[in-house]
Amino acid sequence: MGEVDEAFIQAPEQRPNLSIVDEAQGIPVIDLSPVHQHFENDTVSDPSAIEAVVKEIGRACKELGFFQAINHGVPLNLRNRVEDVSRRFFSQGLEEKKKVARDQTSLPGYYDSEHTRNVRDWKEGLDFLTKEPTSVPISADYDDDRTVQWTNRYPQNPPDLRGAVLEYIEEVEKLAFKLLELIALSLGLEPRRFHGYYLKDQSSFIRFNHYPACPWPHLALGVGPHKDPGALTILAPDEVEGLEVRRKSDKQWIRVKPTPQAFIINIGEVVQVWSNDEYEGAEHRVVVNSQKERYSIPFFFNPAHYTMVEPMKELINEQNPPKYKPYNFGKYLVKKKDSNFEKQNVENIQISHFRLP
Ligand SMILES: O=C(O)CCC(=O)C(=O)O
Ligand SMILES: [Fe+2]
Repeated sequence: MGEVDEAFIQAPEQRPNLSIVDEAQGIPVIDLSPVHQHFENDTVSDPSAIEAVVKEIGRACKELGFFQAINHGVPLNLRNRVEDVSRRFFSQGLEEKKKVARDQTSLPGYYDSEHTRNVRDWKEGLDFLTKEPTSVPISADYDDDRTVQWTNRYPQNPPDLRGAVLEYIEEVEKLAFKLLELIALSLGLEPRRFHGYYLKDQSSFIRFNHYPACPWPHLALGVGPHKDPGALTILAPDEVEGLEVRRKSDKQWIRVKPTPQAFIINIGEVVQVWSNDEYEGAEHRVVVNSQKERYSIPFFFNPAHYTMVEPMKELINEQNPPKYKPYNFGKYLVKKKDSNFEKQNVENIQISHFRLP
């Protein structure tokens, strides 16, 4: 086993307490079947018919920023297929996986050294853009308005990976657009209020995560505490526990117990800003396990890179002035990506940096 590599060691206050696991409250499970029944021409046909679901979503977004979705419409056999290709990809030797290694300038591809808030994560990953190519700013510098196109790196092995990923993206994206409507409705907005930030371009991506069993689960984390930068995340976890959410009311870390076949949905920083803090992107992390490896597949639903993210006009007034200044989503994403690659001596970019005094 050897000595633990210090790049993985979390500061004492960030280390997980593995002896106290709080699953008590759990994460709400929301049944989306009424939504599919009242959906026509790519929109909710009768918002009043799904009022109860919208309320449940609103409550979950407000209280925790997390919920689980059942009857979500994504075929189970498709999910099983992507989970299977992900496992087969990671089971290969490092040399094979590194054939699709990502480079420092772009996001897609394989990597085994990501950092969250300057500590190395105990995991390896493989990322795919959902739109190809995806335009993004060449640099996080606001004075540089050049863009660059990122393209995917599909591995040759397993040979059925690409087909499964493409089909999965198509189905999960349909769910993502529905969730975007439900979130808009829950805030009292027009159902398609956020669609314009996605319809022409997006910077969404899906990620295969593999957390190998870790001999030092009390010192390291699979992913350190963070909020997801996009609007929302649709996560397919496997049956091994590990994801923890920090509950707002008492700041305790709550272990998510995955419901079979459900997706775990969380809102990200973009919805936090759009809602002017009515909803807050929940902080979460992944705890590792000395016995079992774990796999997960998040889909990050991110707006077009040129989106200026700011509180919705309908939600602000004199009593509730904007809490954030507008920021460019692509610049934010690029800055986050740069800091995730290597340890830096400054605090990583956070949404709080755009908060108005
Ligand atoms: O693996 C998980 O459960 C969550 C991973 C995660 O939070 C992320 O990749 O952003
Ligand atoms: Fe995350």
